[in-house]
Amino acid sequence: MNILEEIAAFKQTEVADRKSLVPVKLLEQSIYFETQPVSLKKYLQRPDLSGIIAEFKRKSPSLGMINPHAAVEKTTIGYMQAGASALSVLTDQKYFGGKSEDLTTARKYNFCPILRKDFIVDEYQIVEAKSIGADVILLIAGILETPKLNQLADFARSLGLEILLEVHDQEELERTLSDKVDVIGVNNRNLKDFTVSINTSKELAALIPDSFIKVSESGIGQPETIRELRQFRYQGFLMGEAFMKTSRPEKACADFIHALGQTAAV
Ligand SMILES: O=C(O)c1ccccc1NCC(=O)[C@H](O)[C@H](O)COP(=O)(O)O
Repeated sequence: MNILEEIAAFKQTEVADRKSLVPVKLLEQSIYFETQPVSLKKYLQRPDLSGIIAEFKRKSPSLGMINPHAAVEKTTIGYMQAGASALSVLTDQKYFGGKSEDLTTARKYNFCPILRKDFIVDEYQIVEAKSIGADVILLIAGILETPKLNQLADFARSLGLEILLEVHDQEELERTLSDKVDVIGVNNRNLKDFTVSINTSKELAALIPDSFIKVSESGIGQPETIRELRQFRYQGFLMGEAFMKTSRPEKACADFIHALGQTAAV
């Protein structure tokens, strides 16, 4: 069993536990059920922003502990002030050290699109995502059969949420690509052995129709890489480690965007 399969199996039991503790009816009472989500698709097309989706992640299976001390409020506000286009907040506790409250905190202080970064296998997690103030959910082709993925995408859309579909190879892309999803993310990290190759994004780029916004995910640490990926028509760049492994992730993000040649928003 690879790490992705292990996480997906764990999520099934975690969701079953949470369903019995917090009924859907209670989640639906959240104030965020009344609010209009902010569009990731639109923000990634804004020329005044960098295209960077800046991630808050404390630890990961590939790196172990990354940054146990970073504060969500300071980091996410700093990311947005630096000129990031959107935020990604890990809410998985066991493997990434996150929690739902991290996203709620980020939501409280930021008006940008926020991705709930988790491993969604059940509609319940989509209701949760909405209830904590997320605008976008991640659906990972590698852990979902195509009919289930389509079902989850339809459900997310019915709640007004956007969908970032994550693929890692041609097979996953071809079987899941549909107008049910808003943005296509190509993960450069092979989750079977954790190797990272930007070539994955480059190779799949031509297979993704221009009607979709393309995001390159993982392993980006140099402005030059983003310049290169833009040549392949990528408009979004999901970055976590490069910022979070420093003592001041928000400063690392500002320095990176400055080096990219983009003026910071403030
Ligand atoms: O990062 C991991 O080790 C990992 C392991 C298993 C499943 C997912 C994993 N990462 C999730 C991500 O997609 C990254 O956090 C995201 O793309 C940012 O990547 P990076 O800039 O390399 O932190």
